[in-house]
Amino acid sequence: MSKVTKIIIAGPRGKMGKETVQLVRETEEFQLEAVVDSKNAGKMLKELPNMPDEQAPVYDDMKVCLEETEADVLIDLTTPAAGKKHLELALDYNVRPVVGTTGFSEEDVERLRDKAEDKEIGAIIAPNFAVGAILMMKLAQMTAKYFSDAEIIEMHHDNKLDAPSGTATKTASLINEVRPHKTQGHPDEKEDLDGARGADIDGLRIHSVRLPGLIAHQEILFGGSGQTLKIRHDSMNRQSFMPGVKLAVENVLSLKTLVYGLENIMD
Ligand SMILES: NC(=O)c1ccc[n+]([C@@H]2O[C@H](COP(=O)([O-])OP(=O)(O)OC[C@H]3O[C@@H](n4cnc5c(N)ncnc54)[C@H](O)[C@@H]3O)[C@@H](O)[C@H]2O)c1
Ligand SMILES: O=C(O)C1=N[C@H](C(=O)O)CCC1
Repeated sequence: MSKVTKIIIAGPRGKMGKETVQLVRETEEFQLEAVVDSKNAGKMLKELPNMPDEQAPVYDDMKVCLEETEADVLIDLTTPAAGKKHLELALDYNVRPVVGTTGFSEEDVERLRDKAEDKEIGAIIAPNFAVGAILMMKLAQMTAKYFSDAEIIEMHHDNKLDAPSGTATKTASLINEVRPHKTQGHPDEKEDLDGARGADIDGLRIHSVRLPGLIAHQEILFGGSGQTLKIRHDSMNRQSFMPGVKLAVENVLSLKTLVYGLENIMD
């Protein structure tokens, strides 16, 4: 019989949290140990409105939850500020973090990787759990070897707190790894209106769109002499992220470092 993985979910009432509670419930080898919410401490998950019939205790303090429960993995789907604190605490308690929460800087990732390696336990930060989005990023990196001029347009729902998206910054760093350093656009261009040319990551421009009706979408536009190429991914619902969440939980158990991006654990 395969071992059961005991899981804490932070943010269970959120859009991603709800889907993830469902994923854990329907996966035989996963067990929901507890949840960490911004309120409702002392209740059981099933007592909260619109939650499934699940006996997991609700905490509103990650430290107390980690002290009082015995979990293998923390899945965090909260906010940039809470996610950073939760990841750090999980490592302190030897619980392996799988973090979908976005808003981590490169410095955050480096610092947390050092900590995971000191503790010799695995951690995963995945700016995008959708397998199609990972392929989009890999294709963009492959394309950038041949088309060094690119701009990223990311489009998300208007409840998103961070901009640019984690996927866009990750895509930009993958592209910048393979193209010669360059500043996008005319060397003498100037913005008559601040922000007109978008955000700048090492010369690569990112444009962030926020609209009701959207979920998570991204295009990378490449331009070459006399031709353009567009790579696009669309998440139509949050179920699109669940196979990636499952893959991350299964893989984090055998890692001894922090992995940033699911492309590093996909064959
Ligand atoms: N990696 C991916 O594939 C992926 C996909 C979708 C969303 N996201 C990211 O996941 C995060 C959550 O997204 P969402 O759309 O579910 O947001 P949401 O606003 O619907 O849910 C966030 C939840 O976190 C809870 N929360 C806030 N602070 C908390 C704290 N300190 N402790 C416990 N719970 C807390 C809120 O009460 C809320 O229920 C965001 O950072 C988003 O960018 C990542
Ligand atoms: O906030 C969201 O919703 C999403 N954020 C991710 C990002 O910042 O890249 C991608 C998936 C959806």
